[in-house]
Amino acid sequence: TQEAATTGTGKGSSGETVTLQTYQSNGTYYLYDTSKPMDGIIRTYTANQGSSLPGNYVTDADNNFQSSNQAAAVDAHYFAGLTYDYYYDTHGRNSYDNNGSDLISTVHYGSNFNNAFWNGSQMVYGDGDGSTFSPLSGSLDVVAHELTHAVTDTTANLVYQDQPGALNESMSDVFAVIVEAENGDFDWQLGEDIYTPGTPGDALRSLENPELYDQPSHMDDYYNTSADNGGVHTNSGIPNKAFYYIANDIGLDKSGDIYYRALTSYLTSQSDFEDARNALLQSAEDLYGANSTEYQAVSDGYAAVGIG
Ligand SMILES: Cc1cc(C(=O)NCC(F)(F)F)no1
Ligand SMILES: [Ca+2]
Ligand SMILES: [Zn+2]
Repeated sequence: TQEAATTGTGKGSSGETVTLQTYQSNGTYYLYDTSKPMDGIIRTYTANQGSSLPGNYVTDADNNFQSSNQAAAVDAHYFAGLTYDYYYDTHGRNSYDNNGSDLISTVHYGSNFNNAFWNGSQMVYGDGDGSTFSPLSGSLDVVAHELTHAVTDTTANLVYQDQPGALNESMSDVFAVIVEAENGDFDWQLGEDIYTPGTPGDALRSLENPELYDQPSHMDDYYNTSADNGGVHTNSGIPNKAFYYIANDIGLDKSGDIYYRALTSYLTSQSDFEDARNALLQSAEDLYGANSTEYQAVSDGYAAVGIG
């Protein structure tokens, strides 16, 4: 058989054409990217509206993935590559586990499935119902959000419950904002490109103004509930707002270095919001010193949301 790494093109859900790293075997082209360092391989599949994973490879006959039913896969593949690049280029992390594990994504999961998730081994994206969501891989921040769950699970391993769970969610939103900004698309919103296609300008969450989407942004408004693993997608508004203050103070790059160090060196599975403040302060001290403006920014940001 003849096999080779190839470079193709594809059209994502935004209608833009992107360059894709593909693989050719016996005249068929696969969404299979072998171009990453230390053989980080990115592989993208379709579940064809089923729920068995990973499903079938997404293939094309001429290496130009431009049909409408390929758009979600093009986005998932391309955005996974951008997120891989962020963690490798900025933090020297080789894939989500820093061990070069393959990045596997499956699109067209389920029927009208209004969500995306990391299942412990791979990313999974629904198509949405066309009203609440359009295909969820269509937003770089969503892809970076899900892949950051994998980074969290292989480092701090924050339990997905109550405050550790809200912190887990917040870390995914924080790096989602940073990865989008690194790719020239800075905003404080999460999921704006795929949320309610019929309503421009809204999003799933806002880090600048969590209240816009019914999230608290201060400990006084912590939401005690048993639903949603103790409100992990609600209470994440509090550490999200703290990040907003910190990044506004010292910028996204320094904030990203402080957050990455806290996530990978100090936080553990049961860390709560107070532990996060301490981990971020320690990281800021390690990187910039205890009397630095960066250290002060972390202290101020957490104080502003009622922590510390
Ligand atoms: C409520 C609720 C929100 C989410 C959520 O954030 N999903 C991940 C995303 F990437 F699709 F946004 N899941 O349940
Ligand atoms: Ca966004
Ligand atoms: Zn999440």
